[in-house]
Amino acid sequence: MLIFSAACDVPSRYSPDFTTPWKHSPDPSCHSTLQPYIVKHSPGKGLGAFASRHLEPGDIILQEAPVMRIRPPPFQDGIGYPMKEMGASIREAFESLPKEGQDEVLSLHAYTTAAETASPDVDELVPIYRSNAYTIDKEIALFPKIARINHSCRPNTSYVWIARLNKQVVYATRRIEEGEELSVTYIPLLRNRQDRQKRLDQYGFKCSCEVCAAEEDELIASDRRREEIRQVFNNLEPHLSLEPAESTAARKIAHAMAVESARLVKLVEEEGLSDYYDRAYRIAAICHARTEQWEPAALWAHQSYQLRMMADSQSHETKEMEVLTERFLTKWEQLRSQSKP
Ligand SMILES: C[S@@+](CC[C@H](N)C(=O)[O-])C[C@H]1O[C@@H](n2cnc3c(N)ncnc32)[C@H](O)[C@@H]1O
Repeated sequence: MLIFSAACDVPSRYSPDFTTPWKHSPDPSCHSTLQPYIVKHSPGKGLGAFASRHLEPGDIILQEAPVMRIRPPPFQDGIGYPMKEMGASIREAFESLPKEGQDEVLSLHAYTTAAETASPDVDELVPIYRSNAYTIDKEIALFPKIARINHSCRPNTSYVWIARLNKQVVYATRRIEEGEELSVTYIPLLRNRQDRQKRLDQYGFKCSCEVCAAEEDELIASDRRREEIRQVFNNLEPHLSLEPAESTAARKIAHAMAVESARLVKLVEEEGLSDYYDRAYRIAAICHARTEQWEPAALWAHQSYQLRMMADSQSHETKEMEVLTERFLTKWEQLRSQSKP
């Protein structure tokens, strides 16, 4: 069993900067023997990462710099990345690692596809990379510790790449009990189970998470919700605006969008897709602001802001929601003071 240390010297979600360790631990129960996760066998999944203590949403589980990063050759429709060229870049980055780094990379899980097995000139590093790497900006990077986290279609953690820190940060998005397995998603989640399974084929497993293993009627409801969520995102996001709706027709559309955005929040929450909460709250905030419903606009903006704070307190996205929250709160306060006798 491997035990990684990462707990007490990592700042909690309220730290102004992930690089600034807390002088005094925010959690008195957090001492050196209580690290946030351990790596151990996960039945049917190889190794996995498990919470070694209770975690709250926003708690940082680990932050890791990439051991390797490569810029992939252009993606070819219907083919994917040309493996031969990928292999050369991966090999080059690998050769520049010290011995321990190379050993760590070679110890990672590798799922070898039939095509890779059949092709003698595919470098052994390619399946390792494909099974474990994450996309960051325009590159593909390997984080050996994060690579131990298994997939779920309703994950309990999320991750964010923070370029200014050169680190990928993994944080809890739900309450996680001690002993519970940590999970992330490897794929976009707004697809039905069949499509998700197809996307997961490249990792060589059939997902049996709580969503995929649910009873038939629950599964149908989940597939329907995910499809609807995707459609509503697609319908609303391109038309978001804070410009006042002047004409009667524009006001009618704005009201319909506000109603639809509240439905979106409900669907995302019902489906427990915490990776998408922040996006849904932002849409609901903006749609309600457009119809001058300042109370829900301010509350949703604040919820989106809090989630963005968890991911990265200094990102442009967090700043955007901070500004919007203040603006909508001011409007709500003005409204309340006007209505006072
Ligand atoms: C990034 S690695 C995760 C860590 C890996 N389990 C290990 O032993 O190092 C991805 C591989 O883990 C396994 N895996 C991840 N999530 C899984 C799941 N939900 N069910 C079964 N296997 C899973 C698959 O073999 C997949 O190719």
